[in-house]
Amino acid sequence: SKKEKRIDEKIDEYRIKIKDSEDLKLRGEVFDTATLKALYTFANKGIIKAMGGVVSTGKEGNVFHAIGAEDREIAIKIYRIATSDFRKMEDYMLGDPRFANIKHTQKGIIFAWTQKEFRNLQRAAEAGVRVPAPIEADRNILIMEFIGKDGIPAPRLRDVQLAEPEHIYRTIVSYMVALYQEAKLVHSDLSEFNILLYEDEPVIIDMGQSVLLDHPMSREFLQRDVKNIVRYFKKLGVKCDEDSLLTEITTK
Ligand SMILES: N#C/C(=C\c1ccncc1)C(=O)NCc1ccccc1
Repeated sequence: SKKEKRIDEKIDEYRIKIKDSEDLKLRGEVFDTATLKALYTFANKGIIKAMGGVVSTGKEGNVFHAIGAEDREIAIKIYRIATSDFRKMEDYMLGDPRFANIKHTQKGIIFAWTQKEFRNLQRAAEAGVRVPAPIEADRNILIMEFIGKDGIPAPRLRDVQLAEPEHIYRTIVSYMVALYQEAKLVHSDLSEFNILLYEDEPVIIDMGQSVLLDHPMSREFLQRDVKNIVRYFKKLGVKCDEDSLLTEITTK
């Protein structure tokens, strides 16, 4: 059909771009040799069929569009090893039994962080929270469902005009309740920056910093998430307040 044709064209277009590592370097991407090797391993396993361009850049790294198995659009998040924030990342892993004996080197922290984001996405999805479905993680590379269409990522909440703010608010609240009560997680960086609007529904992203309820700072992180969400929706005329939202999330 037309759609398949477009995907095939995309794959050919991308493949022309990366027939070998020289091309990726030519594109001035932040790939060190080991990351490149990991990407080619994913390609040989058919997990990545063709790499696309950058759809999002953070100080911690880049997110690329790509075509994966069954010609599905995927997102490839690659954390920069040399990121300056790896000390801050350590604070989020404090007291998390899942990361008790990691190497406290920059690379060790980044690799553990990538695994943490993958597992947090799995837990969130299992609890019924709409997140990009996690696919694979290796070293500093996280592969997940692409939230968008034909290489165009869905916009962040902060960049859209909501038709029904009340409905979006209620949906996000239901996800915060499920994260806390089912997944036993606090997002810890929730705001209009980390919620995409796709097909008129919210999708929560960026769960690398999410912590388990028994993390020493989980209550403060939850209060900050609640504050961000109430601030944003109050401005849109939604009736909401921090205390009621905090109670709704934490009460069984
Ligand atoms: N996940 C994710 C993101 C987008 C995305 C879009 C479409 N589908 C899936 C994910 C994203 O921009 N995260 C911010 C970020 C954090 C760290 C490094 C780079 C970028």
